[in-house]
Amino acid sequence: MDLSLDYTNKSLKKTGIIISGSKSESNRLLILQKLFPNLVLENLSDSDDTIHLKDALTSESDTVNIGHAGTAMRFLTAYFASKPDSHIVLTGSSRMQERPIQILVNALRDLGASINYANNDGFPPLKITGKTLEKQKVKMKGNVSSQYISALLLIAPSLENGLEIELEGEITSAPYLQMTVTLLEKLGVKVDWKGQSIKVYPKNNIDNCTITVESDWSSASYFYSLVALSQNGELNLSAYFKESLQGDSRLVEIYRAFGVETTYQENGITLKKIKDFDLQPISLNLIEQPDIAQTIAVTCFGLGIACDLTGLHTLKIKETDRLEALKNELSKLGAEIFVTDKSLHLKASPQMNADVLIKTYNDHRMAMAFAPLAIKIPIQIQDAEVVSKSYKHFWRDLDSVFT
Ligand SMILES: O=C(O)C1=C[C@@H](OP(=O)(O)O)[C@@H](O)[C@H](O)C1
Ligand SMILES: C=C(OP(=O)(O)O)C(=O)O
Repeated sequence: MDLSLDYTNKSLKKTGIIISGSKSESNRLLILQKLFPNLVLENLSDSDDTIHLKDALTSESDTVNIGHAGTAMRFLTAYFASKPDSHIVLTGSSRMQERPIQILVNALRDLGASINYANNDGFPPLKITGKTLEKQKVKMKGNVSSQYISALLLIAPSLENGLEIELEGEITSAPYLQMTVTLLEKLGVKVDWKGQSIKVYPKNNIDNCTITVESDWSSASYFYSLVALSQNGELNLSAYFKESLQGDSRLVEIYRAFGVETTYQENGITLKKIKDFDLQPISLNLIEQPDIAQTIAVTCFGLGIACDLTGLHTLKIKETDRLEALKNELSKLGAEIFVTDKSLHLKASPQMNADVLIKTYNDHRMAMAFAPLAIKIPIQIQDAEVVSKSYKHFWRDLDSVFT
């Protein structure tokens, strides 16, 4: 379904949106709930990715298809490989079959797992025969995707002797690792993380425990962009807290530079556009916040300011090659943009082309990142339904903030 958006004659109303729980926290906690069944979870994400993971964990079928859900693919690989009675083929969408998984598979094999590639070496589908993993030390690259490391950390307390992971190279997307470690610690699992080494101690059971998932900060980014592009917009988003496990909460600091002031309320945040804000070109290293790169690039384009975004080497192996996709679609709108395999450079564009059809490449974040431009120019979003991967009610919520 293609969607035509035009909010050029509308203004933002002072209203509130309740965004569903963080996809990253939810996916970790659902795996941990299998290890510790007395864990109670509240405000879980209603995203397709989380539903895929949940369904996979209760599936009785010998083939599990997790669609486009990368985190679910990685976490379930480790989960099934360490569960002695499982015999499963784990597969996903055609894009998932192009997203590398060798680093994780090799680490699991080193620990004693039985995993074979059904089609192409290094990529899903995977044939997994679950086993008791007896080894307790493993080395792996830390500079390709943090998801491989989180996948091992999540099963680590269930291994007889726990697990020590030695990471090689510069650790990428580190806040996601910190999130995994903090959630383990919240459940009483002992973790020692020193530099390139993370050691998790074994744990068989936990005290009764309820965890309420904070709402998703990556989803909030699209509303930050909208407020930044508005004249004098103000919006309330819930449920967000000052102490967040999500690295994308850095939005508060980043969007301050685009004239958006965030204030914390009891159960959420208020975003407010600062009047007559003096905009400057921006340089940001997003190695810790890869998922908001698209939002930020489009905000800068909409504001007519230049940006240099670095630390983006993981973008090429996500739902699509996000650097190429951004270059293609921003160029159609009239941007002067240059990308390398790990950075994006945008010149200040004084004008933008209206009525452009934005391709979304099966990537939810392409659709949502470009949508806020509709406050400036009429725009069309191809295959708008892709948003459900992380944000089921995005279009409804977007429409609800305009008068
Ligand atoms: O662990 C997680 O929940 C995630 C880690 C990040 O991936 P990489 O570590 O591959 O950058 C991020 O992009 C993804 O959306 C979610
Ligand atoms: C990269 C993402 O997800 P995943 O890797 O879990 O598919 C994302 O949500 O932006």
